Amino acid sequence: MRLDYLSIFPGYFDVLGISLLGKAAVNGLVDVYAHDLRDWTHDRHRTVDDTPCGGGAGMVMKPDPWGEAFDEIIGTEPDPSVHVVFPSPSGEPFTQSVAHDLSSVERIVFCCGRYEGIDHRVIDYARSMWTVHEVSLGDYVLNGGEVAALAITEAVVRLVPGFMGNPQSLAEESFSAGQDGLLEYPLFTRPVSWRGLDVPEVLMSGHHGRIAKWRRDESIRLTRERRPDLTDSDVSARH
Ligand SMILES: N#Cc1c(-c2ccc3ccn(Cc4ccncc4)c3c2)n[nH]c1N
Repeated sequence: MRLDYLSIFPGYFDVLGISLLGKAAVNGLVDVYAHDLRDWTHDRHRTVDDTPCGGGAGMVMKPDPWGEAFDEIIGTEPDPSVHVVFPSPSGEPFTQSVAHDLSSVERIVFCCGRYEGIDHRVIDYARSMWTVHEVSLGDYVLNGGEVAALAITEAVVRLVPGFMGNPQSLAEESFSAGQDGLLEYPLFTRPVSWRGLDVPEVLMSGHHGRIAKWRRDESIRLTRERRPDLTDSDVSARH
């Protein structure tokens, strides 16, 4: 998997050389390339923004540098196998399902906007050439797309076959298909007693059936308490 990042702050992506992602890069599972959008400007100030047409506050990112960067980094021929991700506060929710879909893709280009956003024609052009995902991390405001691109990267790459040492752990996580869309149950490890707090006895019983039931019940309880939006009527009935 090749990952490209287009940003006026490419240094954000230096962190991708650390930890598991760094290991994946070493193992050849992922190749990471960060690009400074200003390298595709031609004025003395390396200008990437301008005032919004129609007025309004803030600045908008000019289309020209993006187009020239696309030409050099991706190419000038349409290729739907290339997935271009635009993090955006007005994007569709980024979910585990989207992460799973992207984990089988060979090439992802992250376009990290700043200011008030990117000239919409850039997104329209990208849609005419590649497979585009305009996604939002959640209902809160960031200053740009870089942090979102890092979060999306981690969510996607950890699902790439061969990345996680123990793929079984993926199946039991919150939001994984194996969890029926439920939140993950509470986790415990040794010591059994810690500052007056004990591990639930059932988890020390060695009775796998009771342990599985306790974990399921806890997942249902937590999901109903914290994320009623994740439990539809059918799921509630089953639970
Ligand atoms: N994904 C995602 C996001 C962003 C986000 C993403 C890209 C850009 C580019 C520029 N900005 C700043 C901005 C622009 C317009 N309105 C408010 C803030 C961004 C925010 N904010 N919150 C999320 N969940």
